[in-house]
Amino acid sequence: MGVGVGLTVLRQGVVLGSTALRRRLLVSLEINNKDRAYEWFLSWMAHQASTPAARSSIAAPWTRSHQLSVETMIEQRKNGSSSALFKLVAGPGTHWFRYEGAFIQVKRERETRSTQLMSGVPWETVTLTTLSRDRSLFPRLLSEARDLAMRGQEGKLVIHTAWGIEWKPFGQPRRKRPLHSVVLHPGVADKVEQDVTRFLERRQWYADRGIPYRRGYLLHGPPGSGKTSFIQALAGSLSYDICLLNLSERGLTDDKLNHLLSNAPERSFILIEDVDAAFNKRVQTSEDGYQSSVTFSGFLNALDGVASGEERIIFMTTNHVERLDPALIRPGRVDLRQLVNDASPLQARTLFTRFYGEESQEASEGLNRLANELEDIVAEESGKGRQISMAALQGLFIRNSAEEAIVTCRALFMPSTT
Ligand SMILES: Nc1ncnc2c1ncn2[C@@H]1O[C@H](COP(=O)(O)OP(=O)(O)OP(=O)(O)O)[C@@H](O)[C@H]1O
Repeated sequence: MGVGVGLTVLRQGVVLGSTALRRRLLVSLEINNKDRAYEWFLSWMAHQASTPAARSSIAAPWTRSHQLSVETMIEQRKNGSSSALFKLVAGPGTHWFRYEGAFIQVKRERETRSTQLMSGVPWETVTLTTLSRDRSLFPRLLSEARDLAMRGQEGKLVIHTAWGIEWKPFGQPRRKRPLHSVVLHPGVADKVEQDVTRFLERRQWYADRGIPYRRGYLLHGPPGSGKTSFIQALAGSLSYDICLLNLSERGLTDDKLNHLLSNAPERSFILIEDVDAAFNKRVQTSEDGYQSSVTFSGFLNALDGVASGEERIIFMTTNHVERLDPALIRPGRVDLRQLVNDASPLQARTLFTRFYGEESQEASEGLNRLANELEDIVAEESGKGRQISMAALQGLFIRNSAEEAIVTCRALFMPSTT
């Protein structure tokens, strides 16, 4: 009996001792999948293992682990085609790696009983554990992970969508579209761009006068005239992200909307498309008749953003400006209103020459003649009250040779709506 008691005391002593030792000697860092660092860290781990240059600073025995997860990414190539890439990341379980000479244990755990309310994604944590004396490695490691993630986004446009009350990147960052590739009526692009840049330069001016630092833009015009493309290209050229807001989304309430608009990621445009469709006679109805719980007055309040002192740039688009409630487009909510119309003769010509280019002097003369012809057709049809959208012209140019495009384009003109 004495031996039994002695062994029990010894065992307890060992457990307590090892816990105390762990506390004194080890340090842990927990990263939750609610935090942006979560994705950064897992991607960083995967990158270290797959890149020979990076492997010198890290030994990654975790790649021999039996618990791996796969993340599939769609990569867009320069020629516009895309392919699926598979990235192997550390799966749920315990893994080890060495970073700058120190051993680090990574424990990835997934909560199986509860999921995130809005997205249905399970809660997850990764816990990094290392010796106390190496605690300074954590900030370094996280900064490296963040810098790697940021490098991956350089030159790219990130689109965020709302997940419950949070914004999350939607898909992979896209290649930025050059601003000049969206061909608008002369002066239109410059006018909007200059307004945005002037606004961005006047933060202090707004602060000094106690005016909320926000600006609203409304681009209106027929479908396929380049409103969305222009906003995305402008965001890209200013290195801003886009936060795409769908007012008809189920479950969106006034409170959530207010929270979303007040907590958009830094350096981002909030884009609300087809704003006329969302509020029809001040009641919001989706196509299947579902009525969202965002009220018109809730939307106006959220736009005003009384609670927020942060920079806020909101772009709205519509095909039917005449259907919008005057309260929505009053100055302060919409500060700049711009018509983006169907193709003018000059726009059609510019898009045409962008598509077919000029290979030789001889070809360029032929092209010039065809471009003149296209300009004449657009002017002539417009005299008869018929227009062609830039999107229709783009489709025509993609499918046909320059000559065929000129011969067949007349069939695509539609009665003007503006
Ligand atoms: N002005 C333009 N210059 C170059 N391409 C254009 C232009 N307008 C439209 N396009 C092309 O047409 C397609 C549709 O354009 P986009 O979605 O920007 O139009 P939109 O005005 O936002 O349409 P909607 O009102 O239906 O949302 C895109 O692929 C874009 O490249």
